[in-house]
Amino acid sequence: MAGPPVFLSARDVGSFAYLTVKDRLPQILTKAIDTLHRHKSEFFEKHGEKGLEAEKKAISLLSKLRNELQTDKPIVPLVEKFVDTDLWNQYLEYQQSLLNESNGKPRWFLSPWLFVECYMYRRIHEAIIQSPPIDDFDIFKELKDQNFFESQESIIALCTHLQELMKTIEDLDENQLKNEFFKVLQISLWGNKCDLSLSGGKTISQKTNLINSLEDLKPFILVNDMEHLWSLLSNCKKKREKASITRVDIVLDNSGFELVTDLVLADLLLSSKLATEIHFYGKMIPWFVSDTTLHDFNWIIKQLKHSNHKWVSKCGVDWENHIKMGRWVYLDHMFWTLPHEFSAMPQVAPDLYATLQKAHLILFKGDLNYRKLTGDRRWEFTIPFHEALNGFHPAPVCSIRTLKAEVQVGLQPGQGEQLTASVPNWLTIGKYGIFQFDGPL
Ligand SMILES: O=P(O)(O)OC[C@H]1O[C@](O)(CO)[C@@H](O)[C@@H]1O
Ligand SMILES: [Mn+2]
Repeated sequence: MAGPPVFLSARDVGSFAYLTVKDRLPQILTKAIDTLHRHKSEFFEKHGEKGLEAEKKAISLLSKLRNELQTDKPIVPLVEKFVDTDLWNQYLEYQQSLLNESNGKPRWFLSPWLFVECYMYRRIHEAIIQSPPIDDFDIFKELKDQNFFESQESIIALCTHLQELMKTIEDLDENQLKNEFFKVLQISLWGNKCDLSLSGGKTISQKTNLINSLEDLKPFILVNDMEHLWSLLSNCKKKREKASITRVDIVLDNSGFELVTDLVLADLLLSSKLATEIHFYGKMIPWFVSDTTLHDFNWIIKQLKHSNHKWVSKCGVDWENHIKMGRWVYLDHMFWTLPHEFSAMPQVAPDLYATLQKAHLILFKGDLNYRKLTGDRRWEFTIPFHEALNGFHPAPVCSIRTLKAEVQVGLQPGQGEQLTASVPNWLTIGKYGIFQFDGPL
């Protein structure tokens, strides 16, 4: 049997991977440098001269990184001790071993895109932790917060919708509940349009009320396994004994508006009793500009709680309560910010794999998670999702993702080709979405 296809890479001139490495990543680095500049006086106020020195150091490390990238220098090992440093350096050696025959070195425009893109964010983190006392500075924080503030209207609409629904949720019949479940699923899908790395760090917020647009957006859902999710969870609910649990795990993606949509989904899962417990997984370090860290998670819930709007604030209060009561659990693990595809999880992070195996369903939000699920390879569009997962089957999984990278599997014969003919950049513009499920029902 033939092995999996090759990784996407910037070596393919003109590909989306190439354009990302050539244009988008340097742009993100430039923005990061600019952010440090703009916080100069804040660092001074907080730490005095030492803060200024640290700012200079972090800037020079990031400028060096940008230069390495733009001149396609070899990827160098990480130097600063951190929990995942050894794993990163081992992975670099592994990438090196793949090139040994050709005597080459892993490089930005040669190595797998997934690897070099993750590596850039890990090096940004290294630059920060090498620059105490500003070593806990989240360089992307203000962008994430801005996205949240600019999406206020949509957030109000969403929280109001949820709280109105709560009033009658006990009285809904099966069909009505399914309908509501599908609505919040779609809201969470389209919430994934709002990531900030695709836009090179320019803010994209949700300004319109998504709930009113769901019908218009339906034709853009290319794979729609929502029915599978419903069957699985409604069966769990029917068969569940009094004391037993149904756990849904959500592997989070972006903070800001998208996170609110995910929390709305998580709340509906609990209040409809489709699930009894939710585990969230976020990132241990700032990642791909807008990804959620523990700090973002807590910050957003606090912001909602203190909102002047009664339904928004009610959401914040309820969600804090879910956390207090242990119905919602936030977990982070360094695996999510390693460069490995998910099929490597049993070897690299067996503890995390074992944790995921206890879930009844795992929802993977966003594009980067999809790239890691499928190994970020040049799969044919019609290859079954199950096959592209390459042995990663901890529990039933579902990817909820808008398309922002040139990888898509599990399409109908001809579907990909038709899309290419009508919308040449359909894979990368975030306009199309999927609910792609794999697992026994
Ligand atoms: O936040 P998401 O949905 O994972 O999207 C991030 C995506 O944006 C990009 O960073 C654009 O380069 C993709 O590499 C990545 O897959
Ligand atoms: Mn993201």
